[in-house]
Amino acid sequence: MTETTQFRPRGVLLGVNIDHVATLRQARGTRYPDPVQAALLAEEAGADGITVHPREDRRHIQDRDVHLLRETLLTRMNLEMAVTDRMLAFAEQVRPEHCCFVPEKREELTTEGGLDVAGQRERVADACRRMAELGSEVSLFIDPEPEQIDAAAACGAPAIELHTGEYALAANEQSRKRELVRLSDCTAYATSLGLVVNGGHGLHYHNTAEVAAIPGMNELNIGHAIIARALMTGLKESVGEMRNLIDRATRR
Ligand SMILES: CC(=O)[C@@H](O)[C@H](O)COP(=O)(O)O
Ligand SMILES: NCC(=O)COP(=O)(O)O
Repeated sequence: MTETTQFRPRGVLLGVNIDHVATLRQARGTRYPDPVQAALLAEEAGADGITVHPREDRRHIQDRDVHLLRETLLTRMNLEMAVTDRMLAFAEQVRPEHCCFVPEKREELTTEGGLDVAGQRERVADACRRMAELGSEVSLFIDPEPEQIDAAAACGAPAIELHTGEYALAANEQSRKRELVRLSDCTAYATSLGLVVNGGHGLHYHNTAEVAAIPGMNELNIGHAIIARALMTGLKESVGEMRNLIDRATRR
């Protein structure tokens, strides 16, 4: 574990999820764009940690990425993973500073709901123990529901990550506000039980500020919107570079 692990330097921490860089690479089977390079840039820009989610089908992040990140990250790794023997054995090799147990369905486009901790307490408690023995801080990615929070505390997890997907996808202002209150109430409840509360999924440039302002929120993990925005903010420069390259090559 690095000396930076327990260092919580400012209000709400930002974990940058770089899975979506790997999605672009895997779509073509190229060597670029490299999520490891993206992680280092994210750290330079102020990320407090890097999140990766090697899915069972390895549709984006590959084992190679995780091992290289382990060697190169200067902040900390948050390894999101399904609660399976295979992933636990992988995590034991990697020894991430943080790991977050998430539900996983092979056919889903993205993580659809939180982990049902209440429905599988023993299994989750065992997995929490295994990771705690490595010195890895465990969080459980759960829906904002008191029953799941109670179960997370009972499993001995020191932290939870509240799934913000319902909030992010709210169809109208009324349901968005309702979801925000739910997140806020659940953060207050979980912190009252001594849990560290993180949040993430579907957060973007128009909906993050209110979640960040929830009292007691420790960290937000954000990926898709950041990588999507990087595409737009960097496009002019990358087209310009290609324009110059062609102009130089064809100058008569
Ligand atoms: C658990 C979670 O919210 C993230 O891991 C997110 O799911 C990453 O993106 P994908 O769902 O595209 O794998
Ligand atoms: N745990 C949530 C996460 O890592 C990022 O999710 P998203 O911003 O890519 O939807």
